[in-house]
Amino acid sequence: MELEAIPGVGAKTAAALRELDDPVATVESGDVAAIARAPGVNEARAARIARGAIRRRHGDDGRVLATDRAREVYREAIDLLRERTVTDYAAKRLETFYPSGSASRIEEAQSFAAAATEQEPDPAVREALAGVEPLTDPPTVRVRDRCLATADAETLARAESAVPELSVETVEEARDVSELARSYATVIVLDEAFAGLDVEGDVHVRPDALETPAETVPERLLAFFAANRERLEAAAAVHEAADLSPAADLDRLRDALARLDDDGTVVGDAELDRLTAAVDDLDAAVSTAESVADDRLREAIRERDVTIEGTDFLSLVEQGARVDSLLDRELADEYDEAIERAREHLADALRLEPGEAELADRVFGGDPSFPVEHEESAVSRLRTELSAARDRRAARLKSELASDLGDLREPVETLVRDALELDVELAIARFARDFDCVMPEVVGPEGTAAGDAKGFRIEGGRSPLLDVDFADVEPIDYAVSGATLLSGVNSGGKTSTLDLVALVVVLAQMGMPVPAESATVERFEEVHYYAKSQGTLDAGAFEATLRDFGDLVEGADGRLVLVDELESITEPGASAKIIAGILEALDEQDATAVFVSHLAREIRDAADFEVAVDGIEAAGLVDGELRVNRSPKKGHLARSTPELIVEKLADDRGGDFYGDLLEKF
Ligand SMILES: Nc1ncnc2c1ncn2[C@@H]1O[C@H](COP(=O)(O)OP(=O)(O)OP(=O)(O)O)[C@@H](O)[C@H]1O
Repeated sequence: MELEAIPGVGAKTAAALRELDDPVATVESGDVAAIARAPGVNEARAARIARGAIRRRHGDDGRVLATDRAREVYREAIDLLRERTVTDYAAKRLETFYPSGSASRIEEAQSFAAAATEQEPDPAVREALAGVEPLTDPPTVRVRDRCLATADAETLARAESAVPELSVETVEEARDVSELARSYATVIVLDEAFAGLDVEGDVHVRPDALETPAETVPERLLAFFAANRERLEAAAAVHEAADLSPAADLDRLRDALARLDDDGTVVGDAELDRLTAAVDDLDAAVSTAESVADDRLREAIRERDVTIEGTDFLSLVEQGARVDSLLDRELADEYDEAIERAREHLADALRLEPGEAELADRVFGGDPSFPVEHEESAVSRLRTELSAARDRRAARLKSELASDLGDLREPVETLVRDALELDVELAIARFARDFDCVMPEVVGPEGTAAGDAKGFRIEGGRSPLLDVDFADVEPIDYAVSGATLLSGVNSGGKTSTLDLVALVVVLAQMGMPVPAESATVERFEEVHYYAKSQGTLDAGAFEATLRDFGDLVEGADGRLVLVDELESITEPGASAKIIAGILEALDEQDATAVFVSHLAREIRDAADFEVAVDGIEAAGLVDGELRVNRSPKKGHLARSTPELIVEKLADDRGGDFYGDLLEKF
């Protein structure tokens, strides 16, 4: 597939997406976080791209949300879902659900949502989810003690891009390699031609080095796992709390992470700790060992009577000869013992192994002296040996750990993704529970066996968008097919009914559960919802609105048109005629339409066809308050609020005036 074939993806975005490992599969996966790894693509854009890919796959031209108010209702629906996520990922991922006109897309989303609603929202899972984020790629670590070498320019370019962590050096012949081996602890030669090379130093000929990065640069994997430690631990905790089967072995993962320090080095190895401490403490230990020997000698000298021959004494006095020469002769045993003590101290303090201790022995034992002096070259040799052993150990541990982690690299991607996807599912599950939702039936225009596919039918619908607590929302039953007027008393719930219908249709076509006891909706191609206009329009705005409706009635099939009090755009007489005309045109088109209006009677009179009128009926006035039956009554022109009040006055007060007035209604 060409990336540019995705709606909304131009040449620039396609170029950015091509930087991803497997651009097409990533875009098709709907994994918003993975798509957002493309340079310059943020998560909101990634969600749009994922949506575009879904639309392309289902041949869906995405026209369902046809007006501002329809788009607003979608936003409100998405917000209700997003509020129930824990992770940013899930919030963004939910944006890939959109009201679709494609049966296959709705079916696909419905099966995801249906499985999601089976999930049990559990506070422990929610808590664990708080730490989960998409895995991050840490910045490239520079490794300075190792290099790659090749004689081939093409291999050099390939190596530089495949292993940016290491320097890549050009070599012509064995001598160049041997020179490199003097500057780098390890040299990896990439050319087969150098096989069998015999040079001093840690030199390997590995033509496959670029294909096995875990071996070549274990630091990369270690840095990746170190940077993602918390996310991985959180994802593991999510799997345990939710009893999900993990894509990666969690014990192995935890064990590997426990061996890894935050800076990507290996911890918890006693031998490495010993060698590191030995190198670090070497100078201090040598100096303490000297003191130990000096103390020992001082004590011995203090306790001994030393006899000096006259010639010695003379030479001491005349030539300023050092007293050290006497040590050898007179205090040889004591001196040896002191040196032995110094050696023992050094070996103990640095916890040296026998081989190393042999080297350490050479630090003391040169010409006798007091105070005792160490042999600097022996210290330096010991330091070199210990450092090399430490580095070898560290490198071995790194590659062992990297090889353990290498097996986990792919599975942890799935582990984290599964945890994040669970958050998406749990948000849908919570939404469904919080609003007592049901999975609606979405039927094609071709109809059901029962033949009632047109329009919508909602039973026990309760809108979560109302300004009252959800617990206090009264359930509504409402079904419409064809063009209908909805009449009713003031504040009876007409606008709220339109909102409910729009929300149920939008959610249903997103493939989501809807807040109702049961619902069947036609799969609409377009949803046109017009909110109540704020007062009478001036001539220009009125003309523009009329043109909107002109376009609307000329359009295609499969439309749901919801209009709230269109009459307020102009004076009542004209409004009634205009609305009647629009309804007529919509009726001819077989569109489903609900027009809320206080002019239902006038519109019906002005229309050339039998307009269906439904009504939200007031059961009456109780203590000055309207008692309303919120479910619209089919085929019923509801009495208006003024009519109800006149009726009440006629009943209460009697007399001709109110009676006559009542008759005018
Ligand atoms: N199903 C319901 N359950 C509980 N309360 C509701 C319900 N429907 C509407 N209401 C309450 O009634 C108020 C008025 O509803 P709404 O604005 O939909 O009425 P309306 O008939 O469109 O009014 P108007 O004729 O003034 O435009 C809402 O703000 C809400 O508080």
